[in-house]
Amino acid sequence: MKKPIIIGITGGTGSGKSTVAKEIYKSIPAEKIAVIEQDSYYKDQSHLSFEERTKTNYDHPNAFDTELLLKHLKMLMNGEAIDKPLYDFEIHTRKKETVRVEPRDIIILEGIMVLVEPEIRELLDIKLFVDTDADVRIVRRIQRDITERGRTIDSVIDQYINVVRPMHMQFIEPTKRYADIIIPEGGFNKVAIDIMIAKVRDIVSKREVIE
Ligand SMILES: Nc1ncnc2c1ncn2[C@@H]1O[C@H](COP(=O)(O)OP(=O)(O)O)[C@@H](O)[C@H]1O
Ligand SMILES: Nc1ccn([C@@H]2O[C@H](COP(=O)(O)O)[C@@H](O)[C@H]2O)c(=O)n1
Repeated sequence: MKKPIIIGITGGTGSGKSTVAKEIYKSIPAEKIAVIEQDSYYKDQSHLSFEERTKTNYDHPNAFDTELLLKHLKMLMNGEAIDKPLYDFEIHTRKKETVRVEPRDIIILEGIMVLVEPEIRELLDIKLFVDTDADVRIVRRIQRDITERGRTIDSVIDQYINVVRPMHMQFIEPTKRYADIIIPEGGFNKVAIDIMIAKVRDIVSKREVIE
């Protein structure tokens, strides 16, 4: 098998990263593409109490098990399947189950810090930064964290002001400079997504001719 093309999609929380990833995924036959969420590689915290886990800074590079993510990316590049961890945002730690991901021609790696670590960045063939204004992102985050991640409005606002925002300015915003393409307004930017889909389809069809 040829080395897969790895597409990194980053941007702030609520920018539309997973929506962009989903749109690209849906447009390519499932046996050709896989999505890896960096969120799945938040460190396991099952040894800590729930109270202690709520104090973790989840917007710092150290919150991620980058070693395991790198190992898994390299396995996929070598044509080996991985058992991707699953993360539970309600209890701030990994689930017991994992999910098997087979090697594919196209791997999408999506997450807030995929351009932060040089070792990960170097593995990416195409780097996208989804650029959405902070006011829009916080509104989306409030809605999502309350409905899907078991949070209260006060906890989301407190975490955003004290941790998410300053960490975004320190770690995420500066990685825009590494992006090949900056997509304004995230998930429903049809023109940008169609251009990406055309590019990915082109890569897939050229591989089919070569194989
Ligand atoms: N361009 C957009 N316009 C309106 N809503 C959007 C847009 N892009 C994404 N969303 C919505 O915003 C929320 C967060 O998007 P998501 O892709 O999960 O962000 P991220 O993965 O960057 O945190 C989702 O409910 C999604 O449907
Ligand atoms: N236990 C956790 C783990 C992470 N977060 C927040 O998730 C954000 C990243 O995910 P997106 O889907 O929004 O990109 C990040 O900003 C962390 O603050 C959390 O709240 N709890």
